[in-house]
Amino acid sequence: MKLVGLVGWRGMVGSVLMKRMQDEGDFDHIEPVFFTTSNPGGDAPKMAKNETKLKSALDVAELSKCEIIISCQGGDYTTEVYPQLRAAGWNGYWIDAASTLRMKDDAVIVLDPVNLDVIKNAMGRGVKNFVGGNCTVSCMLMGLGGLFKNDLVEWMTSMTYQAASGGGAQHMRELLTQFGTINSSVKHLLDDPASAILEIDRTVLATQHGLSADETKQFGVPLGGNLIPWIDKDLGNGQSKEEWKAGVETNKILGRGEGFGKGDANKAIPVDGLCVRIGAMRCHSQALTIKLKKDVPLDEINDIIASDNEWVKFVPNTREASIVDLTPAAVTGTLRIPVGRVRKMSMGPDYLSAFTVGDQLLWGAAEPLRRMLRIVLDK
Ligand SMILES: NC(=O)C1=CN([C@@H]2O[C@H](COP(=O)(O)OP(=O)(O)OC[C@H]3O[C@@H](n4cnc5c(N)ncnc54)[C@H](OP(=O)(O)O)[C@@H]3O)[C@@H](O)[C@H]2O)C=CC1
Ligand SMILES: N[C@@H](CC(=O)OP(=O)(O)O)C(=O)O
Repeated sequence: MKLVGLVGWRGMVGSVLMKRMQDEGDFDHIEPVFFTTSNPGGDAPKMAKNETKLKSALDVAELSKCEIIISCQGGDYTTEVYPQLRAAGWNGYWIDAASTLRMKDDAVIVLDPVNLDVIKNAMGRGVKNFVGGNCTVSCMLMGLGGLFKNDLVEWMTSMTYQAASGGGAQHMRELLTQFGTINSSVKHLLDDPASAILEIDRTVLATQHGLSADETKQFGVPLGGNLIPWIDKDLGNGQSKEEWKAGVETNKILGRGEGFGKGDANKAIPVDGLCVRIGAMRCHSQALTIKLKKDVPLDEINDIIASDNEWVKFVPNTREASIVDLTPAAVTGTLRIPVGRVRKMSMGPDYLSAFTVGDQLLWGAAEPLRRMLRIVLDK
């Protein structure tokens, strides 16, 4: 059995990955070695077989013994350790959740239900670095992949509604703490049916403005009862880094754009939009405007979306179905990717709207890595 090093297994993304690997019986096919940055020599989790103690994730010699390493430890770890491993001559498979290596020429962004051909082709060329995509991009392509595969998309805008979990575990805690503080500030008024709603509203606003530095340490401003229209770094050209990823990662996953192929069929598809943080826990949602290359009847479009993969769920464009099935609360903890609100827009018959939701810790982070491990094991 192949020796597989697991780094970052106890973090938020890593824990979701471990659970999925247990659910799918992946540990039956590997000899796992668990690494840590904080507790070398400690006990490995119960999935361990022969190596029952944790090894140092900074020990290049120990890491080099693994044929495959999966890291959910984060970008700083990848930046520090990955080059040392390659410099030491390690030629194993590096499967990573961090964005560090995503856009490198010798790395492929993995989302196999969408780009198995790109992955297989790269493996054939000896590529050994496989990186999970940005959560928003992966969830979008799991839902809309059919339109891209059928080469129907001329351009697309994506307006996102991203959950607190995208920032990490502390951000989720902060959101809930803020909700708690806000609720406490008006509890006495809520308990009194005769209280004035505008007084409640004034108190909520004053509480939001008065949140302590501790209560806004992660987001910098209140997220509870609010939204934040900027995610990730400022690229200095008016675009956030999260918005930039939408275009470059979508095209790299699809194997399109400069450097990926030749001719019109491989031209990059413009994908751009606005990324917004909202007070959801771990599901990212996005509203999409799609300029189609031609006028395709709506029922055909619905079929293309619905039949693309086994996780996409087409939601009829009705009020009832949308408010029940097309929400973070409906999707959290599942691999379902519902796509709904699909209709032709008033701009013309080749303008399509859609709305999709995905669990950003599953399809957005852990699941593509888990599936990539199986692809390597099955090769
Ligand atoms: N959060 C997200 O939505 C996404 C994250 N990613 C990538 O995955 C990386 C990891 O993200 P995430 O899982 O959120 O990070 P976490 O902070 O949850 O975990 C990262 C590491 O922190 C250490 N750690 C310290 N304290 C704790 C604690 N109390 N509980 C658990 N672990 C702790 C662990 O390392 P050790 O065991 O060595 O001490 C752990 O592996 C990100 O940096 C990013 O590159 C990718 C897609 C989405
Ligand atoms: N930036 C994403 C989460 C994330 O980790 O993205 P990336 O893997 O591209 O750095 C968010 O905040 O929702």
